[in-house]
Amino acid sequence: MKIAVLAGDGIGQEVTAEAVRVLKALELPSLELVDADVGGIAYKRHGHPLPPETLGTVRASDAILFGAVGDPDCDALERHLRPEQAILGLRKELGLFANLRPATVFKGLEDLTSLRPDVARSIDLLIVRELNGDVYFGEKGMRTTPGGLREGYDIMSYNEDEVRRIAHVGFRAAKAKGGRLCSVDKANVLETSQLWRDIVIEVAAEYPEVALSHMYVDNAAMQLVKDPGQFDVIVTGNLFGDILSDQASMCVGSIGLLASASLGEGSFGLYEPIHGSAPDIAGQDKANPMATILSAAMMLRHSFGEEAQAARIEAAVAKALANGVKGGDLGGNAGTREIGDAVLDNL
Ligand SMILES: NC(=O)c1ccc[n+]([C@@H]2O[C@H](COP(=O)([O-])OP(=O)(O)OC[C@H]3O[C@@H](n4cnc5c(N)ncnc54)[C@H](O)[C@@H]3O)[C@@H](O)[C@H]2O)c1
Ligand SMILES: CC(C)[C@H](C(=O)O)[C@@H](O)C(=O)O
Ligand SMILES: [Mg+2]
Repeated sequence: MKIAVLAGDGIGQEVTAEAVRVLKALELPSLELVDADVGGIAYKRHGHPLPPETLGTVRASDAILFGAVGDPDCDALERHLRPEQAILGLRKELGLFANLRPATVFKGLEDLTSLRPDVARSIDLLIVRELNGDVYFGEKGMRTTPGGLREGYDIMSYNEDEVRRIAHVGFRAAKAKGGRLCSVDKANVLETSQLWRDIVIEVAAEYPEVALSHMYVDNAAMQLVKDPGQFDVIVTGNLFGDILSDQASMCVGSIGLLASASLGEGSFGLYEPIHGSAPDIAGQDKANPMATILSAAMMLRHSFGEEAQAARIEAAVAKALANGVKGGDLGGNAGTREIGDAVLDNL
């Protein structure tokens, strides 16, 4: 069980430290943790946000525990040197095309979400976000129009194989969870989305037990706050999934609660909170580490088959919350370390 720990920038350092404490407390006999630099901190130390040494460490590991990358000091760098390229590079380089982002309301938080309690209570959804394609990885650049104006462009595309493989992940997830799959696209406007929809319909023939629906992304954003209980699993592209998952986080209370798993074909995976480096609260012991701790639980489940240990971590987080341990993101005053302590106490 060799885990590369890539804490990264800002609160990435703080939240990853708590997840590591929780992993160590489980006393798993084969646990081996190896730290490596990533993001802005890696750029400052090695001249690149994803140095070869880090890629080497990652390739020699069974899974990655990732914090966050992003540093305002680096926002003016050429794009290929910016911290965010590290996480995009890892996802692409390692073929991690399926991003699972579960959103569930923990007991005791029903009154603390951005929704009415009766609406929030119904949420138990999984966003399956495609992670290797879309406008993120198409040709991009700056050019000058014939009229002399600067013009930025980013090409959005998906090929049918890319859609097919993520559709299968979505259908399999829906089969295991509630039976409803909602595919979110923008097929009324985008050719990329038309292909997406056609392929999802094709794949549906292999999953007669799953009830498939389609929704345009603008409506999905609205439905997610109107009636989130209607969703078991949402499958969508890279950009729409990015946006909808941040939105879903506030439907369950805080972005500090949403974990994720990024998976490819085998058992290797990258596990990270969905949030970023939060420069506004970095270094102040204010970040909620629960999303990262829950990501470590997803790692034990998906990469190592340690279901009981994963459930143990999830139960400890649930108990800590039920006992009223809340950070500023949930209207409380518990610090990062204190939240980590509370999870450890409840393991
Ligand atoms: N996967 C990643 O590494 C990742 C994800 C998102 C953003 N980013 C990067 O992070 C930087 C900041 O981006 P942003 O501000 O748009 O998004 P962000 O997720 O870092 O923060 C958004 C807001 O949520 C709060 N927040 C986030 N995580 C929290 C936590 N665990 N506990 C309490 N509050 C929390 C922040 O304080 C901030 O107010 C940027 O450089 C961005 O590119 C990285
Ligand atoms: C930092 C950024 C590249 C990343 C994304 O857009 O995928 C982030 O927002 C996320 O959700 O993991
Ligand atoms: Mg995001």
